[in-house]
Amino acid sequence: MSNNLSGDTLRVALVAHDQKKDALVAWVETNAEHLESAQLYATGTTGSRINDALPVLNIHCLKSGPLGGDQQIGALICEGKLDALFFFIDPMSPMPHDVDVKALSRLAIVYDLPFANSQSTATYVLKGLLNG
Ligand SMILES: O=C(CO)COP(=O)(O)O
Repeated sequence: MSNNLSGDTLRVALVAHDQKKDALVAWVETNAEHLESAQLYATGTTGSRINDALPVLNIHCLKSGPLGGDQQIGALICEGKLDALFFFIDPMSPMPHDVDVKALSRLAIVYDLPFANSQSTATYVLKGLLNG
């Protein structure tokens, strides 16, 4: 099931930096039954990795993060079109688009969007969403 208790379809964005993509794909596989009828968005490379592993999820892929995908997700947040952001950030590697990463993180905070950066937090956030 991917609806919350009030029956609304969950709208979720999935993003991972390269060193965290395996972890996000594994987390999505573990939670696929909860995500399969959610409305899913992802940045380009993250989305194609998830699509390869789980084509059934029907993810809407945006641009790759460094090419504007992070900003597209930020726009969805501003427009009230997301219920959560699962963004597995790599804390060990410098990013050429660090400003976009910061901007996306900032908007998630500004709009008080449930925002998970690692597997354990993602699991708690998803449980919270499902339980309304
Ligand atoms: O860079 C990203 C987030 O900052 C993710 O982008 P990709 O999913 O295209 O790799």
